[in-house]
Amino acid sequence: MTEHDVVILADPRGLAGHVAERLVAEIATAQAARGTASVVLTGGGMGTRTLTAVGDLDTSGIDWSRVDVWWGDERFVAADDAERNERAARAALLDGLGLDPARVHAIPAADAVATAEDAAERYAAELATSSETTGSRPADGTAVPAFDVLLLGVGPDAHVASLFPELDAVQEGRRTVLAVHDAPKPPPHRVTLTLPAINAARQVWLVVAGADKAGAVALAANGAAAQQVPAAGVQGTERTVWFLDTAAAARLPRPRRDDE
Ligand SMILES: O=C(O)[C@H](O)[C@@H](O)[C@H](O)[C@H](O)COP(=O)(O)O
Repeated sequence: MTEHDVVILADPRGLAGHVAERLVAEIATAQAARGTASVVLTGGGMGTRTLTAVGDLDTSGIDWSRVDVWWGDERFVAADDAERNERAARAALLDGLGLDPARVHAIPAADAVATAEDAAERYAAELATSSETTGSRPADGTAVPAFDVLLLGVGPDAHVASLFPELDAVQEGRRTVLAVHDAPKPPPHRVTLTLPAINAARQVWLVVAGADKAGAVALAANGAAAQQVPAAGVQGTERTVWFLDTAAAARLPRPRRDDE
């Protein structure tokens, strides 16, 4: 972790509620500044829980038809497969929001394209087109929009999106989206944003709960290399925030609870 904020809540429920409130506020701020907002979603327990918590809030200050929704990674399975991150996000929140379907940018499913490589190529093209049409390309020229908020979960092995320790994808420095075929966590076939694409976001938020993540969080805080600890390699161009529950923060040097 380089320059970063750490926010610690008591438990997963409080964590999801807090991140949801901040997300709603950031979307409103982005829309006030630029007319639109873009959010990158993550799968996993905390990602889905956060979306459910957004659904419990008053979001009348947001024009949902002017929010672009992307995904940081996707399992390469059929569109209606219960493993699919898009499906979980739709059920938790998206289907009830009145989003513009043209602004919901799902990663192509296994019944829409032949291979995960095809899905990655198509998604990269969609990201590039969006960055051009919206004029929101990040300063380093990476061919993705400068996302307002990019959410990530972290695995016990410190993976983020589908960037797993010691696999080639975490080293990618040029392409924005890759197919992954050897994910150690099932399902093995996936499509993921790369570190350059993730790090184009204005804000990167890592949302992490549970004692099984405490080691990964501590390694990232101690400045481990991204190759071994992918979570250590992510950062927003404006802000990086680690949202933790007390269990995930247990091995940080000076734990502090923000709701005390
Ligand atoms: O694609 C996957 O297999 C999961 O989405 C995974 O990447 C998840 O985001 C993290 O393991 C954190 O998960 P939790 O939030 O459930 O701890």
